[in-house]
Amino acid sequence: MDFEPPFHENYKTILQNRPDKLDDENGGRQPPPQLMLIEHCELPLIDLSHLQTRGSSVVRAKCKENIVEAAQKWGFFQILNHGVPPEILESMKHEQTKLFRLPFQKKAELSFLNLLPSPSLSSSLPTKTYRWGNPQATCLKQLPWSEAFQIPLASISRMKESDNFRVAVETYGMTVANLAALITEILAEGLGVKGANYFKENCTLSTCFLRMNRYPPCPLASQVFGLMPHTDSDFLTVLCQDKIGGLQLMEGERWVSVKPNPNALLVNVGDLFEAWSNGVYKSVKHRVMASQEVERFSMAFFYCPFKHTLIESPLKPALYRSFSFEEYKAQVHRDVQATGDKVGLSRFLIQ
Ligand SMILES: O=C(O)CCC(=O)C(=O)O
Ligand SMILES: [Fe+2]
Repeated sequence: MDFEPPFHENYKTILQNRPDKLDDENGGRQPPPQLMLIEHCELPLIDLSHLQTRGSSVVRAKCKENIVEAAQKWGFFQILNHGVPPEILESMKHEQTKLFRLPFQKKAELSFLNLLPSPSLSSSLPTKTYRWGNPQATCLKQLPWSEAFQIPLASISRMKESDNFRVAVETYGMTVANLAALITEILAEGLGVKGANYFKENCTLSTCFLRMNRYPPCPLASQVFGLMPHTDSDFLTVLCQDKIGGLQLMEGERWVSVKPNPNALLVNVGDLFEAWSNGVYKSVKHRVMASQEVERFSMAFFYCPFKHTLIESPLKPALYRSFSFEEYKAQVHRDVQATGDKVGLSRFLIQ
């Protein structure tokens, strides 16, 4: 299994310390008691075929209303009949598995995939394509049991690996970018602002990212996260997950787990949209639990703007001061370096 990242060797000290010793009162990875309640939730399931123009306008309006309501109440929803053809999804899943099955040494090579982002489009911060674990982790709760490829779609044409991979990513990216454009347009309309063009003008395929995640089986699954609690730093995320499950989101004071639906894609509001909507749409914290027995795959498409795009809500009085996407990412980066955690939008609140 030379494809597995060397978690055991690299994080020997952390893993050898008995997990129960690492956990303090509330501690280690255990959240405070009031946050421990885990329940299954049925996220809103929205059938996008109801948006089709040949349908009745009442049905269309209701469907849009459901999207708007879900983004306000949950920040997360599932979509059916989303228009991404099954063969495109299948070929992406196939390419994703092939990619993660490459020898670890190959995946970790700096030049692998030749995916350095274009400086005019992406943030000037260094973004490594392949990530696994957390080199700064000092305890189990800081160690995500996962590996990921973060692929800036701006650089796929420069990708020197297999044509099949490039074509799959390009086709999937284009289809999902259109889907994200449609949903953001509906959400902008739901705010009653003439902002529909804002997203089309500021987000193109080449400003978006695709993150392919793999969560290997983890012997200490009950002590370790697959992915730490976080919010996404984009406008909107479209997630394709397999049938294993493990994603949880925060609803009020509790974590609820999302039951995978094999026919649905998952959509969630990111920080930029929460700011742009003046807090109407919610960028909700989520995390992934590790599994002891099975590996899990997911693919997150991040709908992002150009680095100089200004995020300023058309709704007034503004809750957040305006900022550029680049500024936001730089702040997140600084906070993560300094504290190990992202502070996020609250940094930009107008007092
Ligand atoms: O794997 C998942 O279900 C979620 C992934 C995620 O939240 C992310 O990549 O930002
Ligand atoms: Fe996420």
